[in-house]
Amino acid sequence: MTIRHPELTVRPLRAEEWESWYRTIDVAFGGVEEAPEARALWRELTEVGRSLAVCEGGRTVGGAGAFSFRLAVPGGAVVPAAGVTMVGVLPTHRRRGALTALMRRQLDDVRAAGEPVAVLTASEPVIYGRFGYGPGSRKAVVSVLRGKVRVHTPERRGGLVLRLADPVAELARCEELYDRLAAGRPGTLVRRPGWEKLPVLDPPADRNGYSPLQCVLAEDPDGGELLGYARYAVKPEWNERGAAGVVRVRAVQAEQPWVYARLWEFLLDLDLTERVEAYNLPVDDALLHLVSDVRHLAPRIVDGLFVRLVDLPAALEARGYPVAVDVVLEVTDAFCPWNAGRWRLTAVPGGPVSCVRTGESAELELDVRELGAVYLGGGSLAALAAAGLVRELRPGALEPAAAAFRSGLEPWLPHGF
Ligand SMILES: CC(=O)SCCNC(=O)CCNC(=O)[C@H](O)C(C)(C)COP(=O)(O)OP(=O)(O)OC[C@H]1O[C@@H](n2cnc3c(N)ncnc32)[C@H](O)[C@@H]1OP(=O)(O)O
Repeated sequence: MTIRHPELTVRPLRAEEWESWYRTIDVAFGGVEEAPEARALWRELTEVGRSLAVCEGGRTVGGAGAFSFRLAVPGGAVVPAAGVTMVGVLPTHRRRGALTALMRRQLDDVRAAGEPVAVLTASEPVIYGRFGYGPGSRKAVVSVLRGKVRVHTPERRGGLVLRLADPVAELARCEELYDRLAAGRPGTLVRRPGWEKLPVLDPPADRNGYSPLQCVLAEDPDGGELLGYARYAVKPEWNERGAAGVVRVRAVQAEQPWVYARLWEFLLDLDLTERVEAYNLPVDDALLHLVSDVRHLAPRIVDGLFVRLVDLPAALEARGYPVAVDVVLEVTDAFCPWNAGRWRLTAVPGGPVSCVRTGESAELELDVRELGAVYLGGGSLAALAAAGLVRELRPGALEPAAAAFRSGLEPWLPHGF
């Protein structure tokens, strides 16, 4: 767990070092410089006070950052969460324990700050399991052959006007809607000031032939209340059959099912396009149920947010459970041993939750990584048991516990960080 190269040290970043520190992370990711607009935003969002540098002599050779997020969890609560980010070590300094030392320092800092969980999106999922992170949410990637599907529109509940608008000019209204929806979907991050710029970040250098970001608003014809919005870009393409443009969907949000359906109907009905692609939808997104033939979405499931319980009892007490649970868990946690041991979790829906140390016989045995994997209500303890990752020590204990950890909606992270 220590740096295997004595010249390397981990220490907090100093504000004046940001440029060279960030360049080091760029180089760790391959060396391509980000567009200036993206770099400026990440500079603004970096929390220097919680960023770490790996140094050799006076030189930065690696680093890691953390954002102070608030994360929606099952039951509707929002918990403080460290958003681990900008992790990188120069190719000349790898496999000497620098990442391990960064993770050690960072998780100790997160614990001291009182954040019960840490979360991240992984460049490679293989990296973070050893540090106790489990895959807590997933996302669906779809590529729709739009000529092959129809959208079923649920019964309309009123009038609706679709209006094209400037995504930046309409940002505040769209963010209000996003905020209203956030707590209802575990895994969503409540956006702190400054983060609203991320979903409309659109550097010309990153467009790759796509149009500037476009925004369509769904408004109530009487009074103009915003009922939903979609952001997308279009790439015109032509082949021997004619127009074959591609629509890339970045966000679709609406509170009411019929408004959501109408927005997708719009996106799937743009002239001169052949395909509609979305790279990040909830795995239970309504679109999968709205289309006449789901096969023509070619849905693919990939990992989303990785979750690490840093303060196990505080984390488990912060979320809700849809059915009553009373279970004794034997937890292993090699990297954060303060979580290891036997815990009794008791909860009733909508009522108090308690997670305390106990000397009673353990009923389920698992690693903290598996608790991270089910913390947001996705996945299933039963499925993990089938993979041998959860062991049922008392026959009959698994199924009710698995049901208690589930959430109604699948967890989903709407944007990266
Ligand atoms: C949240 C985010 O920011 S994700 C971004 C992560 N960064 C990147 O992918 C950028 C490119 N990669 C890198 O910069 C580095 O290779 C890092 C940060 C992933 C790893 O840094 P290192 O200092 O080499 O890791 P460290 O030496 O501490 O390795 C710890 C263990 O993880 C293993 N490991 C580290 N990286 C990888 C990897 N990419 N694939 C497989 N195993 C890995 C090591 O083999 C080692 O295993 P061991 O304990 O059994 O010997």
